[in-house]
Amino acid sequence: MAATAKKKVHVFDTEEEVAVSLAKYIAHLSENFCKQRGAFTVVLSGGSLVDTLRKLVEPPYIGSVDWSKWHVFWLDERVVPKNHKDSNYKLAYDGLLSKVPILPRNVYAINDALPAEGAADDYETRLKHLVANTNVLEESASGFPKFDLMLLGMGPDGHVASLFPGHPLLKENKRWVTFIKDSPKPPPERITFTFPVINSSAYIALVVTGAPQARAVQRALGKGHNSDKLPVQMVSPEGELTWFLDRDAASRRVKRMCSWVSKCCSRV
Ligand SMILES: O=C1O[C@H](COP(=O)(O)O)[C@@H](O)[C@H](O)[C@H]1O
Repeated sequence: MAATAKKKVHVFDTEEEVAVSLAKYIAHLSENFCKQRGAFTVVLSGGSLVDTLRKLVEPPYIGSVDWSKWHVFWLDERVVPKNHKDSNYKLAYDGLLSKVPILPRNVYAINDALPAEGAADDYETRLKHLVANTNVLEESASGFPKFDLMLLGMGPDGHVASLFPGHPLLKENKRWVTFIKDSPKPPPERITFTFPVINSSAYIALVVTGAPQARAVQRALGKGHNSDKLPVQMVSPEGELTWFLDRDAASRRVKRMCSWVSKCCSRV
């Protein structure tokens, strides 16, 4: 597994402040990558993340971001039609893609006509084609695709993408995209990027808001060592990892710090 080059943790008072800061962060990376190499590859999660992207479709970003250079991918997708309420594509389309001028040919949705295994194979083949035949997607030193930015959410159980605690898929180290038919969170059939792909990214933003996530955040950012790592603890990119937390998600972490500070102060 790749060593983390850099890790930053930002804690904001509210989810609204997370949304504001996240938009600024994404717009800044977009500008740099578009200038440097004429393209920006962005990988979206589903879930609450998409709503937290809402500031991107407002001024100034809606007008200043070079959307024509964006290439959009999915970290994971549910095996349902694209117009189904559980579809991560639909979520992103409604919240982001329908509101900005990203070119339809630069939106790489999963083929919803295929069953789970076929959809994973198909997505992997399309990524391999992009790496081999275009300048859109780069290759990391380890031979996996290197996306410019992955936007990760995290479930209360510490899952990221469709990689769930204790599941054998956590150990997958050859495939780029794989499938799951027994997801503990419905719907059960999904396809997902694997950890080697996630960890080949240039930048990862881990966006976590809300109190139900606090325990997993505490475990991921605390000093304790557990032999069985949560999926979120396996996020360790070659590039830079930035956590965006609101006060609720960071609450257990902050409480521990506060009780440590008050113990120290009472000794003085
Ligand atoms: O099922 C999924 O869950 C995670 C976390 O979602 P959240 O609503 O708790 O933020 C999400 O990142 C993933 O893409 C999705 O398929």
